[in-house]
Amino acid sequence: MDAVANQGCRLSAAYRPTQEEAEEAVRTLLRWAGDDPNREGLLETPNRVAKAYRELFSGYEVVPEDVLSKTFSEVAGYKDMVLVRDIGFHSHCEHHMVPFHGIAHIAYIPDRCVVGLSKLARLVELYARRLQTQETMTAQIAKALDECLRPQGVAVMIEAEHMCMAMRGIRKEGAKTLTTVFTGQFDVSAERQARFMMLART
Ligand SMILES: Nc1nc2c(ncn2[C@@H]2O[C@H](COP(=O)(O)OP(=O)(O)OP(=O)(O)O)[C@@H](O)[C@H]2O)c(=O)[nH]1
Ligand SMILES: [Zn+2]
Repeated sequence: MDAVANQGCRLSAAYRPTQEEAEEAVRTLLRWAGDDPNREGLLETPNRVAKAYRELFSGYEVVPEDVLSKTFSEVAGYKDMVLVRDIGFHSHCEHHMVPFHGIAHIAYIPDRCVVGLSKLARLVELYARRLQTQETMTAQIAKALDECLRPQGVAVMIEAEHMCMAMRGIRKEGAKTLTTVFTGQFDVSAERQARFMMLART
């Protein structure tokens, strides 16, 4: 597995701050926002935020091999694309640490083996629960599938709305970003790409 698919994962324990340090950082941000971390309603907030961060960014604890190592080869000769579409996700942009959310569509053309369908959704979760750009996340999902399953091709499309464009900055509610990555047979065939797009979006 190369650097792209595993970027930023499993940082050493020594690199992580302690719970107390994380809570102190939240208290600093509360003061930066203009509030008083010592008022009653905010006393437990640093602890809650630190806990929430461990959950929201739990993707750093997992690598794609953890998700994709179990495969099946008995598929009665099935060899068309397998497509799981509308996989909802929430992530955070690495520029502002503000959420972006949307749906991912993932297809692959099996070669020797297939993978459990839920594992494709788990792969989306793995990468969504890290600081991301949409382009990186799209590329990482495709690369992980290519490297773990060695299929004949992979297609990934993500449609997402970025809160850093809606809640702040340019403040454009509803703008959607579409990203696609095609590899193998999807990459060389406009017809396969069109079929993927048609199946993913109908
Ligand atoms: N390409 C890409 N850009 C993103 C993504 N998420 C957020 N951004 C953009 O990252 C850019 C960061 O731009 P900067 O000029 O460094 O930061 P900024 O001053 O906060 O930018 P504005 O949002 O325009 O106010 C912004 O244009 C965001 O819209 C993403 O997933 N992919
Ligand atoms: Zn952003």
